[in-house]
Amino acid sequence: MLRVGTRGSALALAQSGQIAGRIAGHARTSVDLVTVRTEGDVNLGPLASIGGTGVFVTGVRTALLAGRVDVIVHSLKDLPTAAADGIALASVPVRENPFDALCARDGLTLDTLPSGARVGTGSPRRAAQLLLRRPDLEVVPVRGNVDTRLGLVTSGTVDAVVLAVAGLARLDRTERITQQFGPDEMLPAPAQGALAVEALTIAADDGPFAGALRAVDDQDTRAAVVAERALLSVLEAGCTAPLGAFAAVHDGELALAGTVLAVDGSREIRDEIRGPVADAAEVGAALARRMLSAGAAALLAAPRT
Ligand SMILES: NCc1[nH]cc(CCC(=O)O)c1CC(=O)O
Repeated sequence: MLRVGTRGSALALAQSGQIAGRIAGHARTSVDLVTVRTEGDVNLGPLASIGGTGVFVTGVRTALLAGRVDVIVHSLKDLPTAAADGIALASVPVRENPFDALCARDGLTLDTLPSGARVGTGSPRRAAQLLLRRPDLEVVPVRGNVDTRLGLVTSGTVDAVVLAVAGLARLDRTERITQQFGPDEMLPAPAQGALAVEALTIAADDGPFAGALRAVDDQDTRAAVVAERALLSVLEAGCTAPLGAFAAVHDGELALAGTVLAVDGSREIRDEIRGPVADAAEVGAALARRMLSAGAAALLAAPRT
C-alpha cells in the first residue's frame, strides 16, 4: 500500500490521485489517498497576508515527517524554493501544459475585451502581464478554487478570469478557455503545470518505492523547473512577486525566458538565455543575475498596492 498525502481540494485530489496511481502501478501496490487540511485552505484572506503559498505545503509535509504517509504530492509552483530538512523532491513527473488561459464571457479574448472590462486574478504576475498589454482593463482581486473563479464569470461578477491551463485540464474545465496564452503573451509562474512528489530523503534513495518514484521522474521537466525556480530564488522573489519564467529543453539544450514587472504593468524587464541541461540551476541563476543588472531588484522591491 502506497499512502499518499495531499490537500483535499478538487484540484489537489485530481492531480494526486493520477500520479499516485502511476507510482503505485510501478510498485505493483494499491493507493491510499490521505487528505490534509492546510492553513491555506482554511484561511481565505489574501495569500500574501497569510504567509504566501508555503501555507499550502507545511501541513502536508508534517504528515510526511510524522510517518503518516509515504509520499506527498503538490503543485510544484506552490512549493517554496528553500529545501526542507529530511525531505527530497523524489519525482517530477512530465509536465502538462505550463501556460495560462483567459476564461472570458462570450468568447472574448485579450484583444476583444472591451475597455474597462473586469478581469479577476489574485496573482500580481498575471495582473501585471495583463495590464502591460491592456492598461485599460480593471484587474479585480479574487481567490478561491478553480470552480469558484469560473463561477464569477458565469454570474457576471467579472468579465473574465485567468487560470492555469493545467488546473483547468485536471478538472476537465478546458471548454471554459476563450484564449490560451503563449509565452509572448503571458509567462507562467515558475514550475506552473508541474507536480512535485516529495518523500523522506532516506526513502527516496532507498525505500520500497524508490524505483517507482524514479520511474515517474521526467528529466527534461526536472531541468526546466530547476532553471525556473533558480531564477526565482536568485531574484529573491516570493510567490507573490510579479515574476514569470518558462524553460523547455530543445535539441538537448535548455532555453529559459524570464520576466519581472511593475505590478501595474508600467515596466517590464524580460530576458532569455540558453545553456546545458546538466547546468539547469546555473542557467537560471545566470539569467537572474542579468536581470538584476538590468534593474530587476527595484521592480521586485516596489511597494505592492
Ligand atoms: N495558485 C493555485 C494553483 N496551484 C496550482 C494550480 C494549477 C496549475 C499548476 O499545476 O500549476 C493552481 C491554480 C491556478 O493557478 O490557476
